[in-house]
Order: sequence, then structure tokens, then C-alpha cells
Amino acid sequence: QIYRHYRPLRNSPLPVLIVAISLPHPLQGLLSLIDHNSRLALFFQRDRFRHHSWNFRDKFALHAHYGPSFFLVTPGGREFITADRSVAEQILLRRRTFPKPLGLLDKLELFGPHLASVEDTTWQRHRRINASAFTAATDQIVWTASLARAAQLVASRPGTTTSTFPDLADASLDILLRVCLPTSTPSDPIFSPQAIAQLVESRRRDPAGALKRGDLLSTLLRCEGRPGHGNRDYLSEDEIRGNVFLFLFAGHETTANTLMYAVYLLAIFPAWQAWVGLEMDSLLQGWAGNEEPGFEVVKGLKRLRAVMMETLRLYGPVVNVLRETREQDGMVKTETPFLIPEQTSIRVNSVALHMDPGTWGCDAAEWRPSRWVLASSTGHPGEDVYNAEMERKLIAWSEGPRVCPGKRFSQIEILAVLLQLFQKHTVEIVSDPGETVEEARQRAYARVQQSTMSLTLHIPQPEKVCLRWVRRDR
Ligand code: HEM
Repeated sequence: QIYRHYRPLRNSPLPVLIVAISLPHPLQGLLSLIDHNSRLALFFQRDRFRHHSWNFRDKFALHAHYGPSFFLVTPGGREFITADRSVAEQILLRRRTFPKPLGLLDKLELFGPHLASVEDTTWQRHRRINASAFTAATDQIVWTASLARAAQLVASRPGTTTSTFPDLADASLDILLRVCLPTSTPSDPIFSPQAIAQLVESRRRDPAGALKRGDLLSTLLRCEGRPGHGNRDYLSEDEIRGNVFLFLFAGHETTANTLMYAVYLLAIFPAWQAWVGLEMDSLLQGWAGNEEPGFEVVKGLKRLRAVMMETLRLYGPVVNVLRETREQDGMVKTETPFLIPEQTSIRVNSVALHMDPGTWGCDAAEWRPSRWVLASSTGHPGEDVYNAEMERKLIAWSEGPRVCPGKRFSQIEILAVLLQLFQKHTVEIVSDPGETVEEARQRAYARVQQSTMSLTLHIPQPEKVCLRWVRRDR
């Protein structure tokens, strides 16, 4: 089997790593006698690659050894793995040659076909309809809804000890519901098929003519129907349910987890809270005490944006962007062009791509938000220059035709929630009995490093690290 998967790669200019078996536990110690990443050691480490998110633990290590792109052959199949920005771009731009994996599409289709589970012209139809629900007006709604919801978070929290994560997850779901699927009858639990059917049905019968509204659910319902003459944009009942599920699923954990990482990291490294606080204070000088900052403030939030991007660089919720080749090979053009043979899984290794010292510098593994801004000549915190060029190197939201349609939504939500949380408060890690402040921070950081992946990357049992919100003077 291994030879069958290896055969089309015999003439490839790229390294081919063969991983055949796992050594029984007592023998694994022997591997420490040889370089852990050498081809010989890898041959015996099938378990290392078993978990879908092995690359989060591995970081840039394998790429440092074998280069930005290589093939991995196991008895189960053949995979192409890349942390090369330009190779990733070619793959993500060519959705016909490098489609999403069929196995993944099937798994996602729980409640009906939706944008993320369909292909070709059906995908184009779903994408057109969904995109029309996210306009400039939506940005403003996301901003206002996020500020309002985050205000409830801080109002209930000063001085209290909390795990914070469940609060952030609830807030993120509420914001999503308020913006995309506003309804007077919130269902619980929202992810059950009955709840989703009920949500759609309640809106269908909404007496206030809610179909005229511009939110996602109204947009989907307006398109309900069958294909017909001149009717390019239609959705079946199943497809509406499928898309509602998709947006709740894709928009919730991703944003909530990013917020969680940002808050925990700011608590672990308080110097960055002070850094962000200076910018907020200078920016919000003009805003009266009880008035919420207007959407125009977003442009000035360069340090907060840097915190968001730096968090996504190291702890983005999606650690791989997956594609495949099916019946045909795919050619990739680099200095030495190469073929990805048919029937090959493709992993754009976002973790490694975001930790490449060649791109991000020798401190690539460090969470350092200031790498995203250039200090102004005056040194005034409100006048930093945001390094927008750097964002082109980040693929946290993927790119190409299937780039995340919630990219702006999530950015605005994260900025608004962080602004609301930190404009009048700071957050600190609560020490366990007998623990120093520094030890508590190290314990929290160790937990962040042990992050694991279920649907998205998350801190295991975040409630084991308690946070305390403290009011600060502006
Ligand atoms: C920090 C927050 C978020 C991150 C990092 C993120 C990241 C991603 C990534 C990496 C993909 C996969 C694209 C691919 O396969 O090439 C994706 C797809 C998607 N995301 Fe997000 N996302 C976030 C928030 C959101 C939000 C808030 C929404 C909805 C409001 C959303 C809706 C979607 C949808 C519908 C897709 C499927 C698109 C398609 O297949 O055409 N995401 N996202």
C-alpha cells in the first residue's frame, strides 16, 4: 500500500516522508537516540500524525527540516503539506483543480446542503445569496450589537473571579443571533435540528413582514423557491435550514475562541494590556462618559487590531485549510515546478505558515502584538502606523474564492468586544493558594500551549484558569 501511494512521487523534486508503523511504547524511547525529525525516526512515528491537528504541536519543526512543502506517505494515503505562502495561494485560488475534500463536505451536511458543503455552480449560487446578506450596513449592526452585548459582560464582572470563557462563548452566540437571525423566540439548545427548523419557521410566519429586513435569515427566506426562468438565486427549504446551521456553526466557536485566547494572553502578559490601554485612552478622549464609541473608531484601533491578528497568527481556530486532488494531477508553479498527483490530500499548514521565522522573524513563536505596528515618529500611542502589508501573510480566514465570508463580521465583533472589555478594565490571572503571580501566569501560559483541536483550536478546560476583572482609571 505504501508503495502504491509513493509510486506517483518517485520523480518529485520535493521530499517524500514515509511513515509506516508506530513503535510499541517501550521501544519509543529508542527514537530519542536518533534525531526526532530524521526520516528514519519518522518511519516509526505513525501515531505522531494520527490526530488531525498534529501540526499544532509540531509548529514549524518539520518544515525547518524538510522545507516549505513536502509529501507524507502512510499506509492510509498520500498527503501534500505546505507552509509556503505562494504555493498555498495557488492552491486556494484554483477551486476546480484543488477542491475541498469530499469526505469533509459530506460530514458537514447535517441539516441540509449549504454554502460550505456544495461545489461548482451550486456553490456559486449559495455564495451569491449569502454574500448579499453581508453589506456595509451589517458592519455597523455587528459593531453596535457587539458593544451592547460586551457591556453586559463587564457590568456583571468587575471584581469577580470568573473563568470568562463561557461568558465569551454566550456573548459571541448572542451577537451572531442578533445580527444574522434576530428572532423574538430564542431556542435552546440552538444547534438541534428542531431548534433550527423552529427558528426558520417562526420567521416564516413573522407577522411584522420581517422578510423585508436585510439580515441573513430574511435574505435566505426571500430566495426560497425553485429554479425557474430568470430565477438564478433560489434556495430549497433544506438549503435554508442547512445555511442557518452553517452560519451558527462556522461563526460561533471560531470568534468565541479567538476572543478567549486574546483575553487570556492579555491577562498572562499585562504589559500588552497597558500598551493597548494607552491607545484606547488617546482614541476615546473625545467620547463622553456614557456614549458608546462610534464605528469610525475602528480605523484608529491599530494596537487592538494587532492583538487580534497576533492571536490569530499563533492560535487561530482553524489550524489547517484542507483541499485535495481528485481525478487529475495539479501542477504548482514555483522555481522548480512540481505535480500534486491525483487522489492526494492537501493540507495548507496554517500553523507552520504563521510560524515561519523567514517570514515573521526569529521570534516567530512569541506572542508579540507590536510586530504588526510601526511606531510613529512622534511616539504618540494614537499615531502608530498599522502594517497592513503583514496581513497578506496571514491565512487565518483562508483566501481565494472560498475565503471566509464572515471575515469582516468576526473582525468587527472581536474589536468591539475587546474595546468594551478593556476600555475601563484590566484583567489578571487569579493565583491558586500559595502560588505567586508569576507562577500563576506560567500555569496559564502552559495551558494555552496545551491547546487541542476538536472542531476548532481551544484551551483545554479554560475554567481551570480563573480571571479577575479590575476597574482601571482612564
Ligand atoms: C475569527 C473568526 C473566524 C475565522 C478565523 C474563520 C476562518 C474560516 C476558515 C479558515 C474557513 C475555511 C475556508 C476554506 O476552506 O478555504 C472559513 C469558512 C467559512 N466561514 Fe469563517 N471564520 C471565522 C468567523 C466566521 C464568522 C463570524 C462567520 C459567519 C458569520 C463565518 C462563516 C464562514 C462560512 C459560511 C464559511 C464557509 C465558506 C465556503 O465554504 O464558501 N466565519 N472560515
